[in-house]
Amino acid sequence: MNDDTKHIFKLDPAKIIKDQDLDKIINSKTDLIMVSGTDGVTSENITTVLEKIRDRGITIALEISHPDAVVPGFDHYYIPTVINTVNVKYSHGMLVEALMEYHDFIEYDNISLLPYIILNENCKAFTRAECKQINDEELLAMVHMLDKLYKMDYIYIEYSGMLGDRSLVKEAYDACEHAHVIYGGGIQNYDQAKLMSSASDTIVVGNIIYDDVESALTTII
Ligand SMILES: CC(C)=CCC/C(C)=C/CC/C(C)=C/CC/C(C)=C/CC/C(C)=C/CC/C(C)=C/CC/C(C)=C/COP(=O)(O)OP(=O)(O)O
Ligand SMILES: O=P(O)(O)OC[C@@H](O)CO
Ligand SMILES: [Mg+2]
Repeated sequence: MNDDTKHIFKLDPAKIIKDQDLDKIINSKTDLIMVSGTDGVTSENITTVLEKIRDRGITIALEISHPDAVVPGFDHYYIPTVINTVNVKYSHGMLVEALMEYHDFIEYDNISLLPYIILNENCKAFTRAECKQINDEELLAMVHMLDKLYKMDYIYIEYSGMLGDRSLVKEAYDACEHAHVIYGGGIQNYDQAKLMSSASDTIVVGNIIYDDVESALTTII
């Protein structure tokens, strides 16, 4: 992901998509396809998706949401680290466990840490990663910490399943000097894509792919 990555389609390996709809996603002008999900992600269903999207002229990445579901063959790998969790397991605990086992085999050039701040308390990821609700002041403090102290390459502001508060996302975006800000959640059409694109570096579009692929295609602006 770089400054030219304006749009990402997120494919959920646990969900079923018709081949003709998947072809529309692959042949769209999206900048990146990311394979990721919270529930039911397995090496088998990731491999099934990978076989359909690889060597099709589009950059593909895997977001590793389960340590047992890592499949070779992607251009890049993203490891989520959840910042507003109350359980260190989801910020770095699982990662440390995995590194004790895999450090010697990892090509670090192909892996990036993806810090998530999850703001929709009703989404699956919020519950699964044991997140706590944060107020605007805390959000901005977290953004300053990630951007200016940790000097993270990315910050993912996640509203999975609902459209976020654009002015708050913009405030977080404006606060960043270094980090590439990714926004995801609830984008279903051109207007919403335009709105959130002006408050972030990259927008991510997920669920609408499975509900209405034609609407999903309009989110590439
Ligand atoms: C070869 C190679 C790259 C080796 C790497 C080996 C290695 C170092 C592996 C590390 C693996 C690791 C430790 C992974 C775990 C990282 C981690 C903290 C995962 C969090 C697990 C978790 C609680 C996930 C849920 C929350 C989350 C951040 C999900 C990310 C994606 C997301 C938000 C998807 C949206 O969810 P969705 O399923 O679409 O939800 P809806 O149904 O509501 O739409
Ligand atoms: O599924 P939606 O709501 O589009 O969200 C996209 C992405 O941010 C989910 O991780
Ligand atoms: Mg989803």
